Amino acid sequence: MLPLMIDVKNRLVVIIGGGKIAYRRLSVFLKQGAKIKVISPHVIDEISFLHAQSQLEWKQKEADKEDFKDAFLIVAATDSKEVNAWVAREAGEHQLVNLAGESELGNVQVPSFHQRGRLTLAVSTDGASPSLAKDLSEQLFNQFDDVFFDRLEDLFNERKKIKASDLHQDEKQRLLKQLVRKAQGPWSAPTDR
Ligand SMILES: C[C@@]1(CC(=O)O)c2cc3[nH]c(cc4nc(cc5[nH]c(cc(n2)[C@H]1CCC(=O)O)[C@@](C)(CC(=O)O)[C@@H]5CCC(=O)O)C(CC(=O)O)=C4CCC(=O)O)c(CCC(=O)O)c3CC(=O)O
Ligand SMILES: NC(=O)C1=CN([C@@H]2O[C@H](COP(=O)(O)OP(=O)(O)OC[C@H]3O[C@@H](n4cnc5c(N)ncnc54)[C@H](O)[C@@H]3O)[C@@H](O)[C@H]2O)C=CC1
Repeated sequence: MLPLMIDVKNRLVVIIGGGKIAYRRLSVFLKQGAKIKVISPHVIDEISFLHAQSQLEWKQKEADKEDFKDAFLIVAATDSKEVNAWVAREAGEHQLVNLAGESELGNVQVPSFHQRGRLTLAVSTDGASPSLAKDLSEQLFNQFDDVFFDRLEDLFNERKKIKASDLHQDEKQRLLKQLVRKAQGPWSAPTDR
C-alpha cells in the first residue's frame, strides 16, 4: 500500500457504526477538520456527547446505500462482518473505504501516527501487529525534542524565502542543499537524556 498525506478538511467522512472503534476513527478525522456523519442505531456516550455539541451529525439507524453515496471517505466499523463487507461492495469506485475489521476489502488502512508542527511520523505493519505499529511510532517520535521542531519551522521559512527569490535555479538548488546540510546536526534529543 502507498502512504499518502490526505487533506480531509471540510470533506464528508461517513462512519458506519457507533462503537469504540468508530469513535477512535472519527476522533482523528474530526481533529483534521473533516465533516463527520455517523450512521448507527446505537452510539457510545463519547459520540452522543459530540453530537450534543453539534460537532458531528448522527443518523440513528442502520446504514443504507444513500447514507454514504456522497462521502469522500467511508469507515465501516460495525460489529458485523457482513455489514462491513456490504459497505465495501456498495461504495462507489472513486470513494475511499476503510474497514476496521477486514481491511483488505477496503482501499485505505489507518497507520499509527504522531504529528507535531510540520512533522508526521506514521508506521504501518499492514495488519501484522497494530500494537507493534503503535509502539514503533511512539519510539520514533520520542527521539525528537523541542529544538528539532523549532529548527524544522526555521527550515520551512528559509526554504520559502529561497523559493520566492529571483535567484537562478542552480543557485536556488545549491542554497536548498546547503540548508539541509546546515540543519543536519544533532536533530534529536540524546538517547541518555
Ligand atoms: C488493519 C487495521 C485497520 C485499518 O485498516 O485501519 C487494524 C485492524 C485490527 N486491529 C485489531 C486490534 C488492535 N488494534 C489496535 C490499535 C490500533 N489499530 C490500528 C490500525 C489498524 N488496525 C490497521 C492496521 C495497522 C497496522 O497494522 O499497521 C491503529 C494503528 C490506528 C487506529 O485504529 O486508530 C491503532 C493504534 C492506535 C495508536 O497508534 O495510538 C490494538 C491496540 C490498542 O487498541 O491499543 C489492538 C489490540 C491488540 C492487537 O491486536 O494488536 C484487530 C483485531 C480486532 C479483533 O480482535 O476483532 C484488527 C482486525 C484484524 O486484524 O483483522
Ligand atoms: N482497527 C482496530 O484497531 C480494531 C478493529 N476492530 C474491529 O472493529 C469492529 C468494531 O469494533 P467496536 O467498535 O469495538 O464494536 P462495538 O460492538 O462496540 O460497536 C459496533 C457498532 O456497530 C453498530 N452497528 C451494528 N450494525 C449496524 C448497521 N447495520 N448499520 C450501522 N451501524 C451498525 C452498533 O450499533 C454499534 O454502535 C470489530 O468488530 C472489529 O472487527 C476491533 C478492535 C480493534
